[in-house]
Amino acid sequence: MSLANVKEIMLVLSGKGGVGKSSVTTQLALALSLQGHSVGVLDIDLTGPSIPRFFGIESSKVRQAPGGWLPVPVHEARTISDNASGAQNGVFTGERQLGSLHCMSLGFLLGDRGDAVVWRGPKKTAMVRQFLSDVHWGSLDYLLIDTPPGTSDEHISLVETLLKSARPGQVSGAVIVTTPQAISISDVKKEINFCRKTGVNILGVVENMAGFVCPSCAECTNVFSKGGGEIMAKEFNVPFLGSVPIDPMFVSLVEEGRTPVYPQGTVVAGKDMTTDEVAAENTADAVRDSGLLAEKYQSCSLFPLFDGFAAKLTLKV
Ligand SMILES: Nc1ncnc2c1ncn2[C@@H]1O[C@H](COP(=O)(O)OP(=O)(O)OP(=O)(O)O)[C@@H](O)[C@H]1O
Ligand code: SF4
Repeated sequence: MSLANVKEIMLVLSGKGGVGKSSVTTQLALALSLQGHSVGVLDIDLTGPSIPRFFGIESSKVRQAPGGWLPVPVHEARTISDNASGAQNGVFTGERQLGSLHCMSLGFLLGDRGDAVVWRGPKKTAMVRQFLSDVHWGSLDYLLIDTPPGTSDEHISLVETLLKSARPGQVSGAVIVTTPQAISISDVKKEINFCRKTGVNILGVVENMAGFVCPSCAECTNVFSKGGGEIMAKEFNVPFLGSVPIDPMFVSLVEEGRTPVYPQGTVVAGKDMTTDEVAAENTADAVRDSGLLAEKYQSCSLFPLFDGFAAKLTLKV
């Protein structure tokens, strides 16, 4: 069975679309991989399979092996050297292991992206079943599953299908993504209730798009109000992983098909820098010297936040 050698499965859920669920999934996956774990990402958001775009591998093709599909590599495991700034900060010195990162998405199989939108429930459920049984993941530390937004019957049946495919305890829980607006928060409350009803553990809530950091003066403006995610997490007694502001650079990197990443070990601790300065510093030494493909992985101020969330999730703190 394709999930047999997967140690832990995490779901990424959101009560409504467009709150950044795919962004959180891909950034968490990259962070886990940069922490040395072997990671897979399964995109079962069949109405809008955007994960390949986030990894900059939209044009990749899925290869067929006997009895199933081979997930598309985002990068393979390898040893990377830490750069000078990482060493200076005492975060890492010497070499460390980058874990493999693979991805499977309906997006790779669709000739026409619009096809997925018109599918009815049973066809979607059948496709999810096939994704869960027919992808050769091999040995993975973590499989992150990007699920469709919402709490509709169809959504519930997809998640139930998934739970049935996993062995007991294999699904460690769900990361719930929200934005600070009241309407998004109320949708997430439904998602929390859904997790409770279906017995899915809640690993934590991420509040995305909480404020906008101006690239010119670094002033943070709370466009959609702030703190709702944390208040809700407290109210429901679930862990709050943290808030992520809007970074315009993140959007432009994704649009350009480049993957925003800020390698662990290159965080310039204790320095008050603007986004531009951080970007300049990263581009100048961190990304280039880290041994990652500079033209594919680009620095982004948001990455340290996701790196922190990934650490919390693996340590279960
Ligand atoms: N913190 C952020 N800063 C800047 N842009 C962001 C941030 N989070 C998400 N985005 C952008 O917002 C858009 C929507 O994000 P994303 O696709 O991750 O949402 P989603 O919840 O997965 O949407 P869907 O329901 O359509 O799958 C994308 O263009 C993404 O690049
Ligand atoms: S946040 Fe700062 S730089 Fe940006 S528009 Fe306002 S004052 Fe100008």
